[in-house]
Amino acid sequence: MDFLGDWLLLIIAILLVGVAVVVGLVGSRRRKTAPQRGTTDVIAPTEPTEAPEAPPEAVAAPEAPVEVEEAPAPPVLEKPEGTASRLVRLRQRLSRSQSGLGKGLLALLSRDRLDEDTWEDIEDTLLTADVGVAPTQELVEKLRTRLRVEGGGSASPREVLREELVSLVDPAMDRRLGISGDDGKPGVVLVVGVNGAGKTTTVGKIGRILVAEDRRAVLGAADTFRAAAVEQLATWGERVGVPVIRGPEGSDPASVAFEAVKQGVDGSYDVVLVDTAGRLQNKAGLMDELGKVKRVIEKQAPVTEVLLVLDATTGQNGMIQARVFSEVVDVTGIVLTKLDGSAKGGIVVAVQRELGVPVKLVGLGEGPDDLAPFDPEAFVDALLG
Ligand SMILES: Nc1nc2c(ncn2[C@@H]2O[C@H](COP(=O)(O)OP(=O)(O)OP(=O)(O)O)[C@@H](O)[C@H]2O)c(=O)[nH]1
Repeated sequence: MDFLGDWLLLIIAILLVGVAVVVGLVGSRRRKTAPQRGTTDVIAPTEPTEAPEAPPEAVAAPEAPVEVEEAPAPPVLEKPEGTASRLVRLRQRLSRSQSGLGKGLLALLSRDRLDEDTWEDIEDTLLTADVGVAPTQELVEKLRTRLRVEGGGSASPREVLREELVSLVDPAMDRRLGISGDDGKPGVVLVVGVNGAGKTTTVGKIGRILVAEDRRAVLGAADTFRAAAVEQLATWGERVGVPVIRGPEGSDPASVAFEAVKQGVDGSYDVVLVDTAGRLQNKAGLMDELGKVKRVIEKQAPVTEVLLVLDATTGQNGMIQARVFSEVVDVTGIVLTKLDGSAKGGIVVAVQRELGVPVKLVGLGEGPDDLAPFDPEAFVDALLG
């Protein structure tokens, strides 16, 4: 028994020593790890005392993975507005902004007596609407003659005015966009104009019209001068699934234009639209830049259209810009933007006269589909309300 009792005591003693050793070890580990956790905030995110001290960025951080997870989802492409509904909508908008001019003229022409004062008022109305001096005098002469000869006859003042306005806007000009290339090459449209005129917006809007017409387009963001313009164009393209070729900020616009047209040729696209920078710091600089862009493009495919974008609200300033650009590059068509924000639709006549080039498109709002082909008869009807 004594022998057994000794063994029992020995085993209990060993167990007690073992437990003491284990407890001692765990305790020392805890003491070692605790200071480490306390020294670094990042690896102690659950430490209750540290949470309130976290900077605002750290609070926002948990949201980041959600955004990352959402990113790979394919973008939902927008469907550009169909041509028919767009044109109906934009004609109404054109009428809203321009009918003041037509109504003013009609009220004057409908007076019982067309005396000299009235003709002067008619002239002033036309000049105020930016029609320009020579076209105004021409129109007044024609109206005087016709209303004197036909006055009170079969044609009403409204009919006479309509006919003369349509003839002033010149329906014979070819207003089709040169978007078709030869020999299987894409059409190449170079879009020029001063910054802020609505160039980038116009390129984006034309891109959407092409998508609506089932044409494959590629956009070249050669306005490398302003990073925001490149981003802006990229967004226009992304929304409708049109590729946008871009270079780093400040890169050579000609190299971006070259890449865009190369992509257009290699990928058998229908049209390449090239946005350009419109710095008017001096004519020689502009000429160098646009000349180089054009030369480089034409190593691959001819430029089929050069569109000059003009802000309709800038009046005489716009005319000066138009002149400079037309001296620098061979403009083949004009886009008049912001006609929705100007009652001075007469600029259509003035700029066509000045450059001998037709207005082909008009911008009628900031909405993505607010661009319409210019139709002389529809325009005059909008003027007359
Ligand atoms: N109301 C109205 N605004 C327009 C029209 N076209 C363009 N805009 C606005 O004009 C502003 C300038 O347009 P942009 O396309 O950025 O002009 P830009 O000539 O490309 O200038 P950069 O981007 O600097 O090269 C933007 O706020 C457009 O939304 C239009 O037809 N009507």
